[in-house]
Amino acid sequence: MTSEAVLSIRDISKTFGQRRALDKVSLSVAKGEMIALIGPSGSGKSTLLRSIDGLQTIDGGDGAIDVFGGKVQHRGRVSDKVRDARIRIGFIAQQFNLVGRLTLFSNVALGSLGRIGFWRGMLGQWPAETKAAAMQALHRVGVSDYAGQRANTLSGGQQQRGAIARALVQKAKIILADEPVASLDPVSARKVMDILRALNREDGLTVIVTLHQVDYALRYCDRVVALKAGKIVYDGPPASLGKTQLIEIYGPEFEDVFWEGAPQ
Ligand SMILES: Nc1ncnc2c1ncn2[C@@H]1O[C@H](COP(=O)(O)OP(=O)(O)OP(=O)(O)O)[C@@H](O)[C@H]1O
Repeated sequence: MTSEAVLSIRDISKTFGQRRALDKVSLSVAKGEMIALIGPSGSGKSTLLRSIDGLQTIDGGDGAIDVFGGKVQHRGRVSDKVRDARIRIGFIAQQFNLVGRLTLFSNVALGSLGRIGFWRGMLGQWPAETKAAAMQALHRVGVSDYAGQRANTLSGGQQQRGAIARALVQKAKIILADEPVASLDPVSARKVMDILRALNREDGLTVIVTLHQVDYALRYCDRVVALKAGKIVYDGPPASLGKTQLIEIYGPEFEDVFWEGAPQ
């Protein structure tokens, strides 16, 4: 792991029954990178992201995942120090994962639970500092007008922005976003991608985002990592991802993974 690497994945595999979801994957991520994780359905993208957060155990063997130099998992076991790593990781899921009956504000304030203690948070006794951080985060992602509205009455795009605000309150240094725009219309999707890009460029957050829309990967990310059948088959800049590589990753129907037109 180099001094500025924030994430190191070494030789990890994951098997479900007979199926190899990840097959000897190694990846080093430097602070401040914005990486698109692409690949066909079932290629292992979610399994990789969930493994980085310690939500999914990897197979035994020598495989290891470190975040900020601390172990997340090794030899098929999640580290007992995983909370130290997890507090620096904001996980954004396709289905937003907000508590529907709580206000947007409370959902965002919940990002502080790891720091202020579970019960205090559950009772809604937010310290002034958390309240200020939650409002600031809601402003940052452009949904502060909806702070008092119940989460389940908000649009998908508003909820997803709330989920990002929650990661900001958590003071996450790495954002793992698992298909964050898959359930959104193109306008809301672009807004969410713009926010992730701004947090990367302006706040120096490291972002890894899985995407089905390859045009978004090309437009928003500096590095593209492609998985196919659990193996990394491309790792490089978007500019070098040409038609030949796309056919290798997705097959001859690669145009289907572009929302707004494939390269010729
Ligand atoms: N809990 C599980 N039990 C059994 N098989 C699983 C489980 N989770 C994932 N898999 C299998 O592992 C493989 C990789 O799945 P994964 O969800 O990581 O792919 P993906 O690239 O994220 O797919 P998609 O783009 O469709 O979300 C698939 O074959 C999937 O069926």
